Amino acid sequence: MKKVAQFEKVSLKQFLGDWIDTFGNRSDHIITEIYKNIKLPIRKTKYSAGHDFFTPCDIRIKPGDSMMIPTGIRCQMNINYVMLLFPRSSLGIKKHMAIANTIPVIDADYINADNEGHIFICIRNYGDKELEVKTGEAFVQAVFVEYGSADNNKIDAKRNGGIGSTGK
Ligand SMILES: O=c1ccn([C@H]2C[C@H](O)[C@@H](COP(=O)(O)OP(=O)(O)OP(=O)(O)O)O2)c(=O)[nH]1
Repeated sequence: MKKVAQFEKVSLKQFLGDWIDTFGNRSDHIITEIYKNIKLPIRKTKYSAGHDFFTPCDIRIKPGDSMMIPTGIRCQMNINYVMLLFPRSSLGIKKHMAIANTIPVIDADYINADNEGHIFICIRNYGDKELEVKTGEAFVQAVFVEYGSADNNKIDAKRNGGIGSTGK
């Protein structure tokens, strides 16, 4: 199978900053342990399309609420490829887990953003019971898709910020 991308961890410094921004102040020691235990996304079988992302922390979300997860992961992608994120089917079907922004689009040039291309995933509980996913459990899957353009490639702006930055 053609290799089109490479996952890696963001730096510990980036992870510490993003974790504190998301969840508030915690001890550096605890966040460093979370960082050390982060596993890179992998496919389960020879022909699986989805690379499973594992949650770095316990997820507990009340019905109707959402939780932003800093994954600690970034991805180098070949140009002309995009990463799309989907919920792990079993969690969607059995536990009513959804991704808040439906199908996140992770651009190949996001790696150049000033947050090191740190991938965040916002999980939403659309069921009527508390949603629980344990640390280290596969929760989302990434699929790489080749894409083209409809604009004669005349755009040469470069991405340098995180989510929502190009509209600023
Ligand atoms: O759930 C998401 C969605 C996006 N991103 C990152 C990767 C993506 O390349 C970048 C921008 O995402 P998108 O273009 O979908 O967001 P936007 O709101 O249109 O922001 P922008 O103005 O930065 O394009 O943010 C995430 O980490 N998680």
